[in-house]
Amino acid sequence: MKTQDMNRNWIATAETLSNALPYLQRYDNAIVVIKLGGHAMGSDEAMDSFARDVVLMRQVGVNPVIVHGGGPMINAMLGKLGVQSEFVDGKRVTDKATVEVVEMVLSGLVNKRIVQAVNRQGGTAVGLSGKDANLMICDQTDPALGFVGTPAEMNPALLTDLFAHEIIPVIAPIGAGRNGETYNVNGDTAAGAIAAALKADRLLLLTDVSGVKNAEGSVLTEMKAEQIREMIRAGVIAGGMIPKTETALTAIDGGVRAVVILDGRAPNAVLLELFTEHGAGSLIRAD
Ligand SMILES: Nc1ncnc2c1ncn2[C@@H]1O[C@H](COP(=O)(O)OP(=O)(O)O)[C@@H](O)[C@H]1O
Ligand SMILES: CC(=O)N[C@@H](CCC(=O)OP(=O)(O)O)C(=O)O
Repeated sequence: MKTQDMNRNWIATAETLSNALPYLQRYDNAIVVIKLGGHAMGSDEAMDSFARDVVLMRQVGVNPVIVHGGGPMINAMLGKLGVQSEFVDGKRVTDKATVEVVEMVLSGLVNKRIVQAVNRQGGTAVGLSGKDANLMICDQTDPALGFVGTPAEMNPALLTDLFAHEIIPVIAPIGAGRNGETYNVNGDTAAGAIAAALKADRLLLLTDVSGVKNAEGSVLTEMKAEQIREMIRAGVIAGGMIPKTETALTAIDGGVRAVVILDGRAPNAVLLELFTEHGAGSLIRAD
């Protein structure tokens, strides 16, 4: 690279850092819940890059909370074990044998992969599920779905204690039933319930598309609640995007300031969203 080009690069980098100041101030001590979907968990390099961004957030005074999914990893394990499963409106019909595999994969393999990635970048992550400290007590969503849970009672005090020690919670979306049952909770639903219980400043739903698309396939950068309801009715929002957008609406009703649905595979997606003027994805706020 020519000396002139190198100088230009340095100046641009310094400018980016300097321009980040108002955002760093805005998010100082803010609570940011990040939902990492199974489809957004790519290669080990992408995971390391995500972990690095989260450690940076912690370093500059944000309280990040990671809530993860892992649908594709559950599918892979069910496939190996020869267990079939089907989805109804983005939720897995979960019988007794399936919920055991779901807990094993989410609280074990997926949770520990993320915890280890964060710790390798110099952060201190602790892995939990909704069972720990009664964080997420659930009721059955619908008997037809089996052991699928809807968060009914949240106890987020442990998370606040972890923030005080600069520890990053990494949470698997497994709920505790009132009679000892284990519930499979959609990752987006769990992230929304945790964000609402914490009255989070931001809920970032990371997925594998650049945002919510309209019927023509263009990403909508800002959306209102009524527009989302209409798009679900019309079938423009379908599959896994249904629980995601419904989560955004309930999270906002529950006191979360804003929700962003964005592409978690884009490099440094969360940093761009929080610390630059280049907000990414679809932003959903109260009407
Ligand atoms: N209107 C829409 N805009 C964007 N994606 C949509 C829409 N309707 C359905 N989808 C689908 O939703 C998927 C995201 O949900 P899901 O696969 O459950 O993601 P994750 O595993 O990241 O939680 C997208 O990959 C896309 O196929
Ligand atoms: C009830 C229900 O559907 N639970 C999900 C939990 C994992 C999840 O939500 O994973 P993603 O975020 O990767 O989609 C499931 O069994 O697949």
